[in-house]
Amino acid sequence: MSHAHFSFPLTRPRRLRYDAFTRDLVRESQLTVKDLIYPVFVQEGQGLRTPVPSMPGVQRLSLDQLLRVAEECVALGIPCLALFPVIDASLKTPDGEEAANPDGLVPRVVAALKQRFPQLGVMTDVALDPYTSHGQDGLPDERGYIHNDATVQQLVRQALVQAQAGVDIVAPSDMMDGRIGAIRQALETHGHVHTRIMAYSAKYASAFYGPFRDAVGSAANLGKGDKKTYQMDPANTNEALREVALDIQEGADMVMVKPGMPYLDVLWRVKQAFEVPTFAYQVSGEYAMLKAAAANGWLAHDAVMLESLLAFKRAGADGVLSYFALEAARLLKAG
Ligand SMILES: NCc1[nH]cc(CCC(=O)O)c1CC(=O)O
Ligand SMILES: [Mg+2]
Repeated sequence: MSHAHFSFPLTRPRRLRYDAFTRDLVRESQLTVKDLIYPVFVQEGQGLRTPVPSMPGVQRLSLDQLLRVAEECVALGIPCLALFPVIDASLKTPDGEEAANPDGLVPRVVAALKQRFPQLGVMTDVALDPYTSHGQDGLPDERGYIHNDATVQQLVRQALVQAQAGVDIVAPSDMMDGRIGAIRQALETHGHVHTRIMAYSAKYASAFYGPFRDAVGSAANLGKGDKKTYQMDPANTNEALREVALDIQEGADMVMVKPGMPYLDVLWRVKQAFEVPTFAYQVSGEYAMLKAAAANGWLAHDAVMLESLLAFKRAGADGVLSYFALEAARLLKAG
């Protein structure tokens, strides 16, 4: 019997996986240091690096320590930091007034970072939850319902204070309606025409934020409360497109989907539909679960870290906020 009678495959996709150089040549997505935004927790004090137990490797840093981390970020080529404050319990109030204090922790840290490392991007969270005694991202009425428009007014004041301190990007993470438009208008009116807005446009009411709430100390204040009347229902994606459309229309420069890995379908649809700069947030719970599995020897740490970050690029992200940013950048640099 001659070989000609067998029908071998004419197309062999495995040829392009035959050796490393061919795989390099045909690779469709690439993760680089320039895709990474590093979220950091900052606290008052000096010489402090307080570990966050549910986020191994993550610490609440005082400014002097943060400056050292920032220096390494610059050296590695990480383009941007995202600041999250740990606010002293004595400063927390029902209306989160400390959020608009021009001499507060965040404006001081922003000013110090921009003075020392002007080339390093700094992004701030526009949200009241680290500042409120109830741990919600807004102002509750008598029934505990978060008042939209009154909250937006507070967020506008907070964003202006951050812009005044010299922040590059303000990132409203509250999910109030109309806040992007209100913040954009206020920034323009006050001459902050270069301040970029990265909108947490499709932010879900997710259980993956647990470790973050431990880190900023809002978990205890929030108690049994949830954020389902403003953050999105995890069941919805058409709604995510409507949210993103509104934020773009209101003046967002960049949009975000959050959490990350469980919402890659949303990320993909948003990027396909709008083709604007789109970011994903690999949140604290995603970080915690990979760290925990790696600590148990159940997953290979570096491999799953890079694979999870690459997945965001494949799904259309222009960049990723990730607590792995520093470790990933070190690996990518080592090459
Ligand atoms: N508005 C606050 C905020 N900004 C970022 C996160 C979560 C980030 C993470 O889990 O890593 C949260 C928590 C929340 O909405 O309750
Ligand atoms: Mg919205």
